[in-house]
Amino acid sequence: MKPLRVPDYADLARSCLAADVAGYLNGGAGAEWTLRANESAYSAIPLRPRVLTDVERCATATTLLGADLAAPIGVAPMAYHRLFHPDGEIGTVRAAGAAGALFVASMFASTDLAEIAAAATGPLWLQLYWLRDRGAVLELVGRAAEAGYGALALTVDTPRVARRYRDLRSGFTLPAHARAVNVDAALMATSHVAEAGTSAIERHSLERFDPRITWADLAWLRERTALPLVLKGILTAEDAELAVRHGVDGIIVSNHGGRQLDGVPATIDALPEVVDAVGGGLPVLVDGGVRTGSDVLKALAVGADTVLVGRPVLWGLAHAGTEGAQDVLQTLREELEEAMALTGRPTLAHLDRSVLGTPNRTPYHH
Ligand SMILES: Cc1cc2nc3c(=O)[nH]c(=O)nc-3n(C[C@H](O)[C@H](O)[C@H](O)COP(=O)(O)O)c2cc1C
Ligand SMILES: CCCCC(=O)C(=O)O
Repeated sequence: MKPLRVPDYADLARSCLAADVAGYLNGGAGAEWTLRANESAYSAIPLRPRVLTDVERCATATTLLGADLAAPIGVAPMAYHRLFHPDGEIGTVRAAGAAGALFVASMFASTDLAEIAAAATGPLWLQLYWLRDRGAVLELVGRAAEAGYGALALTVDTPRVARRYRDLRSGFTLPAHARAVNVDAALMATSHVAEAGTSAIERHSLERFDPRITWADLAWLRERTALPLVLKGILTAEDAELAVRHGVDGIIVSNHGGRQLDGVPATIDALPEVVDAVGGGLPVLVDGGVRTGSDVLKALAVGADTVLVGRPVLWGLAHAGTEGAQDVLQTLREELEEAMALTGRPTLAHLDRSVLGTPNRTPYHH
């Protein structure tokens, strides 16, 4: 069967990946309640279409931190794309460029940062985890600036990698062909060491991630780079206000795709309080559970400026390399354009909360 919808790629990816790799990709933390909530909360929101509004041309193009995008869609930072297909990050960054989407490279990308930048034809950001070894982080930031990355996204929901039971059961360990080549090999070594009944990436995070950082430490990073700083993993109005007060340049509302604290709300449900707290002063992005163009439209209607997509891009990559990842991004853009036409909202400025009905809650079932 030729894949047409994004979920078609989920099935195809599952059938071509080893069980432990598919478990790492698709799994979440704890009971995976938040993982399920991310998708089901979108499905629960009905749309309120308006008619007779001239929708011959529906314009999806936008800008984000000064960069042009064909649509308010981007690729969420995800580690180790070479785990899923030999095209790796070169495949996904080319796909993003061809689709006019933002690409956020992970600090744990399995391809050299400068090579990713050389293959990019659109806006490019770098995601960071704050390691105990600050020098290593700083060195990476310097190389990102030199290679032309446009912003840094500091992930703040991961003082350590959460217990992900699929990975514990499989004893998930990174194979030699998927290495975080942008970080000193000595700092990454334990993520390649197998120990039955444990997750190597969880053990590695306990060893290398710095859980002591606080809001006060952001100044240390800001003083050392001119790149805009975006915080990824904000879920409350309180933290959104603190982020604004600390002068960050953007916020990504994220629960890490249900891979970190299990029990937090679906991101589409956390988005309103963050958008309201920020009040339009800086861009608010959101990720988690976006599988259709209507999901993108719903997030924009709540007030997100751009929507990031995670697993679907890797499903496309796993099934058909660059082409599969590109098709996923293109499909989401086309479905967004259609959703704008059929809800009678021909511009992004028309996408406000009047598009959204009252959610039909049998809340977060399964
Ligand atoms: C395989 C995989 C690896 C990930 N690696 C990272 C990472 O290196 N840094 C990060 O901030 N988030 C990482 N994430 C989380 C994503 O950036 C994003 O928040 C999440 O995937 C969005 O949910 P979705 O997959 O439902 O679209 C990862 C997610 C997956 C599925
Ligand atoms: C640091 C762990 C690897 C990347 C990640 O964030 C994830 O798998 O969710």
